[in-house]
Amino acid sequence: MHYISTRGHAEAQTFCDILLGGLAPDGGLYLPDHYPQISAAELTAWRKLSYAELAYEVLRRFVTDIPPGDLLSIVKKTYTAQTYPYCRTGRRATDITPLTTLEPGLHLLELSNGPTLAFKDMAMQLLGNLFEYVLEKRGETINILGATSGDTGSAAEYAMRGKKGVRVFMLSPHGKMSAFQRAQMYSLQDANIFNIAVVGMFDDAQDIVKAVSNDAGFKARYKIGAVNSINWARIAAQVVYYFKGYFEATKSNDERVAFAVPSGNFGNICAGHIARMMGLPVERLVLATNENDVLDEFFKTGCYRPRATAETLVTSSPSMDISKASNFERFVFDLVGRDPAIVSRLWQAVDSGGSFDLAGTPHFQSLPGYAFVSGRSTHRDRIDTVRDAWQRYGVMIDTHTADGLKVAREYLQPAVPMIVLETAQAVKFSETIIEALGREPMRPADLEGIENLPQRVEVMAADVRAIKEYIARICG
Ligand SMILES: Cc1ncc(COP(=O)(O)O)c(C=O)c1O
Ligand SMILES: N[C@@H](CCOP(=O)(O)O)C(=O)O
Repeated sequence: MHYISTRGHAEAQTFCDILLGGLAPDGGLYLPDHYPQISAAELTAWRKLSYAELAYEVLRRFVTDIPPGDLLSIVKKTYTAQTYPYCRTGRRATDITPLTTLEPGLHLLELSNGPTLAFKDMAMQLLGNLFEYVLEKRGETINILGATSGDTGSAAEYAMRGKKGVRVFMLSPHGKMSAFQRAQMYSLQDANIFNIAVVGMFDDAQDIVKAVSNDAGFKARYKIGAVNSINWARIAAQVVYYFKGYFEATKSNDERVAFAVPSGNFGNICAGHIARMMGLPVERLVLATNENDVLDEFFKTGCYRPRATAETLVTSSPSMDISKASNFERFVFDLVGRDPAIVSRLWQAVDSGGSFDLAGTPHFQSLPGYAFVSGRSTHRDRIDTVRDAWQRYGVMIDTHTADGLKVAREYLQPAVPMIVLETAQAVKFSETIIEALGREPMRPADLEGIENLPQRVEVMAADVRAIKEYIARICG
């Protein structure tokens, strides 16, 4: 399996190279040169597998440059009940991603039982182990530069803390994350973790990551790597739970399902798109945004119009306060028939602060073939949905999952199970949960008082040069 850039001006690479390389040198994102196709017989066999076994089966289609035995060990070491201990609802001891049925035909896929209580742990724990393996084999080190709106940062730091040969520089939007999210990241005192709070929004932080990565000299000199979903390994790992969710919600492979996905950077739902392209029987991919509804606008109108920082709202589902969705480029690559010249042209407009409109083009006419539908949710919807889920089902959901559930309800179809992806646990956003329910969310005992721990963070302007100088100073 080789990986090609969405912009078409980068050499094809193998998995381990793009794992360490992150963004392609031409500014594009890597994608496999083809999507592996899963046969009906394979799908039947996969139904019986544990999460780790399933992860191995999916990942070995994408990771062809790690010996199978080694890949199996890495996956088995990652997907254990011990690594994902924070299950809220009753589950079998071996479940990594339990499915809770809210009512017939409507399910919640719990993806947030890992160390940082968000779905990012599903891929990030694997990345930590993959980095360790590949770096040791090659005798190399890496300096990861990431951007977070609240959850990627802590997931990456928990996955990489104490790892030999790895430093993490994580940019977060100053003052925009919840108190719990800040505490998760900034209370880490590990010598290889560096938190930088950038004055701006997530998009500013992500722009800095891309700008640094696009400086080939700096990237090579300081061995800059990525853990955001611009790194293909993140997406590949996320494909696995679409298969798992499908098997949990259905009895036979003749059934089709829908997934509702709270979306921001388009990484999670991009993994759903890929699972579908591999042959998973997905009827619909329901994309849910909050008030930052750039993606909803695209799927309804064909116009992709990223907003500037000043137009990006701070909401009560803060991890989705994103107006420039990186992975959307991966989907558009497929939508335009994998033509890198078209993608380059479209993103030339986006990268210079503009937009593009596919309405009326054959590309937009082909959109229904990709099964996407979309909707948006507001603070009021979030409060109502959190309250309704608690009162009706006794299930406490977080504000992002609430966005997903709200929009999922708009697209329910008879005989098509709807699986809402639970992307975080409620305790990460307690202020809004208290507003909705008048009570504190449940919190794992060992995370009691995390907000009172001493914090270590550098506040900096959203300035590429200053961030580069900081990295250079630390790396020596
Ligand atoms: C809790 C939560 N929900 C949803 C999202 C959106 O996911 P994606 O950026 O993959 O679209 C994020 C951030 O990415 C998140 O942290
Ligand atoms: N919501 C994310 C934003 C970054 O997304 P990623 O999936 O590209 O890492 C966060 O919580 O940080």
